[in-house]
Amino acid sequence: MMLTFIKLGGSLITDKREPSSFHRQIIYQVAQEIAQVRRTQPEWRWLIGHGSGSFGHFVAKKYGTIDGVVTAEQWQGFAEVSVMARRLNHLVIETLSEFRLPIFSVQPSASTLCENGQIIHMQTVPIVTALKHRLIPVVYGDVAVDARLGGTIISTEKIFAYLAKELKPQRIFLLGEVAGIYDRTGKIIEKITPDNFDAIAPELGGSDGTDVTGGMADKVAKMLALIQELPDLEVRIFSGKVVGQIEATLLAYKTPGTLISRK
Ligand SMILES: Nc1ncnc2c1ncn2[C@@H]1O[C@H](COP(=O)(O)OP(=O)(O)OP(=O)(O)O)[C@@H](O)[C@H]1O
Ligand SMILES: C=C(C)CCOP(=O)(O)O
Repeated sequence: MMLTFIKLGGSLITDKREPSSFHRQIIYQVAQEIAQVRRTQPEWRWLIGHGSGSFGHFVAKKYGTIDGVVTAEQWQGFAEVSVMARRLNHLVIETLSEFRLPIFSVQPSASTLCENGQIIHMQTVPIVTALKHRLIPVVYGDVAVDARLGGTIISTEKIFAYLAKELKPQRIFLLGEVAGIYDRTGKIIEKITPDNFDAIAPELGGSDGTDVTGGMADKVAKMLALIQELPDLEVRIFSGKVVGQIEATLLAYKTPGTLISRK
């Protein structure tokens, strides 16, 4: 059974240079394309994640939440980040639901425990049950309690990596504002594998906007580590802005952007 994880990047659904900006139109387009594929492939399963974009990252940066939460002021910041992350989630799920997608919103911070920034536990029974009944769980970049740091930030990629080990999706699509991963001449790199990663690493930077989770460099590092454990997994990074491209890629008519794979 085909299971696809799709991340709607914060760079796609918000403007990471402008606090609390929301690109509703993009969610409409993505929802329409997923709904279309669901009609032709009713057996396929989906898990959607979304980044925090211009909602969580600004506040998280102000309080340095990802590096740990100790003082009362930092815990206040932790709470504020969680509210911002939830606020964007609310906008996303309300918009997706308008297309009658059976959305099941999952708040990652409610059931996740980290240790030194790594997720060591997340409750997955509700997600597995939802998938069994053809619902579409929606997770998002969030705060999390941490046994060593007090609290931290968990990116959507971190959540995907944890869930992928249990749910074994065939594909992870990371949609952003960029067409894929560019080399220094501005050309899209078609494929990144463990063999060519060292040569490509210097091309990978942080985000152009406000960001605390490491931008493109961290995204690629996390996904490369994941495919070492799940060798059949296909990870693709491409633009969510091109009308029709998500649908065409889901149906394998197109192979846009950058593929991250074992070979
Ligand atoms: N070589 C590169 N090719 C393409 N984009 C790059 C590259 N190096 C750095 N970037 C930046 O990384 C960004 C993608 O990382 P970012 O974390 O902002 O994405 P996102 O997942 O959409 O956001 P969020 O973390 O808010 O969900 C791009 O929009 C671009 O600004
Ligand atoms: C900043 C917060 C709250 C989460 C970051 O998750 P990401 O946007 O997926 O990197």
